[in-house]
Amino acid sequence: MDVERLLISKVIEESDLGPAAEIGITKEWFADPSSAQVWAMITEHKAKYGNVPSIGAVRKDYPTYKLLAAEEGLPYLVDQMRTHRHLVLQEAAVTDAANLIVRGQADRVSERLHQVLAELARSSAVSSDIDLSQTSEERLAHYAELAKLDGGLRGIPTGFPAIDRALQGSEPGQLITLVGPPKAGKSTSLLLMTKEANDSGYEPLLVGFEMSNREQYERLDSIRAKISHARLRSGTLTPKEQRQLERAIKVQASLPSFHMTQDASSVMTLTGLRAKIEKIDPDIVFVDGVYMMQDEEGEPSGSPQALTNITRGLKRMAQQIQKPIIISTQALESKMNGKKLRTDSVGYSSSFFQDSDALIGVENTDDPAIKRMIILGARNAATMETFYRWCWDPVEFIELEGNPFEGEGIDEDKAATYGW
Ligand SMILES: Nc1ncnc2c1ncn2[C@@H]1O[C@H](COP(=O)(O)OP(=O)(O)OP(=O)(O)O)[C@@H](O)[C@H]1O
Repeated sequence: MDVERLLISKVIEESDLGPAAEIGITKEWFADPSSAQVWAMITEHKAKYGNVPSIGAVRKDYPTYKLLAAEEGLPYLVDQMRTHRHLVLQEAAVTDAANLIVRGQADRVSERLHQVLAELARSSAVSSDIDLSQTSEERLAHYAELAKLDGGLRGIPTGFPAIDRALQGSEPGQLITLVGPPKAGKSTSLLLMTKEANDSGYEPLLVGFEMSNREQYERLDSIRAKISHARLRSGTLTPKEQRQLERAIKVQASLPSFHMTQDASSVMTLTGLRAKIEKIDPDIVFVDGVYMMQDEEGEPSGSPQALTNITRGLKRMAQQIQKPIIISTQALESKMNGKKLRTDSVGYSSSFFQDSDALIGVENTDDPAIKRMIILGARNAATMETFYRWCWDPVEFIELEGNPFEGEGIDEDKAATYGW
């Protein structure tokens, strides 16, 4: 059965592209080059004129392309096309894997196989249409579940109280972006959020492109132990701090898994990252320094187009894996208004703003110990600002009440110790 030709014939006969468009059939799905060309013509025609071209219009452009009489209905043919696509993808991946082994590159086989699994998951995605007139019970049950939260968060907490109140934690399918100029505290904020997820009973995966695993866990251990980060690094802890450190490490061991990876070369691309996530299966994913990732479509690393592809891909990935993804990236100081962040300060690409469910800025202030955090934009929350005092010796992060640079400054009694 020539599924490709049958599908094209049926789409033209019924003048209906809907079911095929819903599962995202593109010209790349067609093995036969002439069918691929006709498919491209049909989709372009639909985009331009709003309807599927007639047989006459197709014959005019492709006089030798043979259309068939398809007895089966469109949904059946679309399903067959999907199965056909899966077989093509699997065959290509197995052939590539065999070639890699022959060429002595067996270490790349699992990467290639994971790539095809990701592609299969993408083309298996079912759309989630609902008819509100038919889902009253379901929706009431959903709201009853929300009422049980009793003021608690809907999603996984970030640990930053004001941010959590505004965003209600991070939920499956969300992409949350932390942005800031160099050395503003993006990596630390992301680490604090990872720790908070872990402390709340979740298994996080922290992927870092900038810091080594050792740098990350030294920070984490000093935070958890509330000891001097500098003395921990130089091996000069006091006996009391040493005891605190040992206790903190014991606490960490009693928590759910905390996965950390700096295995940069294998997760530099979206496919590599997805493979890592599928292997570890964490509850929430954190990616530090997304602007250093490589685009799989060949755009130069760090270019606006590469970053657009990467943020689009990350948002789609969050939705497909149904887990929250929280990322950090760099803001362009040249695009900052004085010291203040704006939504277009996000380094190199506006797609961070467009694709993120929430864009959170981290910036330095005139006081080196005080950081400003701002919700620059969020799908379900208003913009707001909040201030934190960061202390590294001993490590402590405190959310401040109000704006310490206005009025009478910081009210120490009102400053709440953040998170730990
Ligand atoms: N042990 C420490 N003592 C004092 N300050 C520290 C210590 N460790 C980190 N810092 C400060 O924290 C800030 C860096 O934090 P962080 O790495 O989170 O920032 P970043 O925005 O991720 O940086 P980058 O631009 O490198 O990505 C710097 O201002 C640094 O001086």
